[in-house]
Amino acid sequence: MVSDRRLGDKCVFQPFIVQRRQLRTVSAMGNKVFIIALVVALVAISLNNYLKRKGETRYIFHTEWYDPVSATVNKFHLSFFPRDRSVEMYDLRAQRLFLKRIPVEGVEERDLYLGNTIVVLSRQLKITDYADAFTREQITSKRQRTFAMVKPDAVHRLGEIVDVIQSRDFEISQMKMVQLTRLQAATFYREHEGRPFFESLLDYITSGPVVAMELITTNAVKKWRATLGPTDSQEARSIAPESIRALFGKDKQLNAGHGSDSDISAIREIEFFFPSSKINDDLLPQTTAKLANNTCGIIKPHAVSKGHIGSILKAIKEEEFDISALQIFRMDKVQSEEFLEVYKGVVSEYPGMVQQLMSGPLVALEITSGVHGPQTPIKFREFVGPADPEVARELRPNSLRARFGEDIVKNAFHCSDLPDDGPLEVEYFFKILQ
Ligand SMILES: Nc1ncnc2c1ncn2[C@@H]1O[C@H](COP(=O)(O)OP(=O)(O)OP(=O)(O)O)[C@@H](O)[C@H]1O
Repeated sequence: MVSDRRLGDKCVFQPFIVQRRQLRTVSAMGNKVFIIALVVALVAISLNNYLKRKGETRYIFHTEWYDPVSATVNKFHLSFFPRDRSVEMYDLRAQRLFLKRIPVEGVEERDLYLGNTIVVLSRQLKITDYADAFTREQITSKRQRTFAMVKPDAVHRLGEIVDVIQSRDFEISQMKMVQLTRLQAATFYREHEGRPFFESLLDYITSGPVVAMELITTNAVKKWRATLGPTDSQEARSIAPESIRALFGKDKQLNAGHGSDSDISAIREIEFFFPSSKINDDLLPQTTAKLANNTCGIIKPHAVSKGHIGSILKAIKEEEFDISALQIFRMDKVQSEEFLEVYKGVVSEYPGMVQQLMSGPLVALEITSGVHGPQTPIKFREFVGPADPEVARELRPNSLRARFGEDIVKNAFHCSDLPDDGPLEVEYFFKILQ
């Protein structure tokens, strides 16, 4: 039976078996081809990645992280890869890799400059230096600093001027509203001493608050001078009609803005208004904060990085609130927790709120009366809108949060809850953190 079947098999199934063998051979060959193709593809991909990585840009910085738990400063080399915005960290003390290369949300190439603080995995890292010549050369050529000042005649148009600044790709890394004394003005403008307009220049520049700024962009000094336009606003209107002096200046003296004329003056002027170490003398321009009859507002970091500063300042002015003090701050975790302490255990978003506040530069504002008199804190709170931007868009579509908020944490603007909180919060920024 068996042999019959074999015989039978041979006879009956021979073509089928041959066909199957052929198919097997073909399929085996197919498998081999497939495996070879797969190996070739994988090799090509890795080679491509290797070549890409080999030639890819990598910036390296010295950074410091203050660990509040152990009260120690930890030093890292931080590498940033612009191709995929990933980050790698090397612990300099332990001499080992601390963080393997991973993409990090919220860190952009434009955040990488000396003195700035970036947040990587909830750690605030201060950039203290460039770690190699390539990074120094690349970053400094792309990110030059200059000093800009909005003069007293144009401070009431600050929102519009900031809009121009942001729309022309300047980053505002520092900003402070100050009242200059005559001594400070004379020191700042000392190269004009003896010129016929010197005394009237001092009268003008001390006649009200000015807003000092550090701007960063490619060729910042030259670009900001071009954005300002010629000294004489009348001339600016005829030859540079889109310039700041053409748009906001009056004449040769009341010309809306100032800009450093060289790299060297930029460094001197930035240091004059934003000293790198704490000084406490007559030459340090002081904040204009009144510290009374006020309420506090904060343009949150996400709204700052989205370029909303100008629009928010304009909106506040359109509602006839006065901005009597303004300053950019960078808060660390301890400060953010301290400032938001009253929300701890009260709102579930507290941890997110702390993270948001410490995630980048914020603009703190002191808001005073305007036309609203003693009702200012309440009216201002209404104008800021409900905490959740979705609700705000339904109930108060004109409010700041409806217009600029993204979600309940990234809701664009913080405002004092109760009239009694206002002066305390203003004091926190404009007295304690000064
Ligand atoms: N002839 C003048 N009469 C009155 N004020 C003048 C005159 N020339 C200059 N000023 C004032 O002094 C400021 C400094 O003069 P400067 O010549 O340095 O002009 P600038 O470099 O265009 O301006 P800034 O230094 O403020 O950016 C001018 O911005 C202007 O406010």
